[in-house]
Amino acid sequence: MTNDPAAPAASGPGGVTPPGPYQSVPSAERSPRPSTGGPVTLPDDLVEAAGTLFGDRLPLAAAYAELLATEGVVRGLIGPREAPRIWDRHLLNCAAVAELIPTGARVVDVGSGAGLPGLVLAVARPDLSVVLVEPLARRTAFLDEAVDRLGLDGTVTVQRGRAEEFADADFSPADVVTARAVAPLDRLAGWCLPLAAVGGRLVALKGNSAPDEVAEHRDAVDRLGGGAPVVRHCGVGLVDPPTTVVEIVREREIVSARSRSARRTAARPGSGANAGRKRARRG
Ligand SMILES: C[S@@+](CC[C@H](N)C(=O)[O-])C[C@H]1O[C@@H](n2cnc3c(N)ncnc32)[C@H](O)[C@@H]1O
Repeated sequence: MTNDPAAPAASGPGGVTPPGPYQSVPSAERSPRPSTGGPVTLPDDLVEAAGTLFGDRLPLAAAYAELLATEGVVRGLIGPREAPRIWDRHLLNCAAVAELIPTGARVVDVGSGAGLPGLVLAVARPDLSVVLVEPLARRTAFLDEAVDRLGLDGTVTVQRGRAEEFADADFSPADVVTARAVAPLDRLAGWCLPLAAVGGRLVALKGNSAPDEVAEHRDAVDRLGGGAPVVRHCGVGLVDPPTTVVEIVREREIVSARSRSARRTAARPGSGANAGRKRARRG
């Protein structure tokens, strides 16, 4: 397991314990052992950052942390070793990115997995409208339940499918597209920029690989209609380490051959992207 929060989390089996009450624990007492799905605690040294990032939504964040550490572990969405570090590696790491998102923005989170960062942003920022895009049925089932249990159905919707399936359909463009640990920057830009409005942005949580990825994929991003990728650090002085992201503005629309063909198909009566999308989501 890497220490880079933007790297994919390992998953594995575990037992279940009903969520316990929200509480903090001295950092010295934090268990280094993998969790088998028990109550999760907010370490003392993270209380201030969590309070700043979540404000009066901290109890809701704690409820989501419990859900990840219990159901998320049991259902293999979060590795058992992640449970003791859910607050720092996952919730705070993701919530720090909220500082880049304008008030009232429409956010599309691509490859949400167990809801990272999309659900965290929805918890921290009730002003946002958030769409979670995730192709795997097991994960969207968890996301649907999490949205329901956290009472976020007014601001969060779950869409099952691959990001590229939504690009050509009647999908409302996003102000910000987020993604963490989903794909290398060139592929990610190809999937995510078409989901953003022109002038909107991709915010990719990339961790330590950010500068190298920018250097490697700058030209590909340009060909995809993106501006120069910028590496930013979020939560400086609040989370340790700060969350490293690559931000790319969608500067222009690139209409691919695939898009042109999908638009022609969609224009024909009784066919089109919606029909295809419904088929793709089934099963
Ligand atoms: C390593 S997981 C990361 C999950 C979450 N973002 C996190 O940080 O914990 C990658 C996720 O991306 C999803 N994914 C892979 N390809 C995708 C695509 N083309 N469109 C949308 N999601 C995709 C996978 O199903 C998986 O849930």
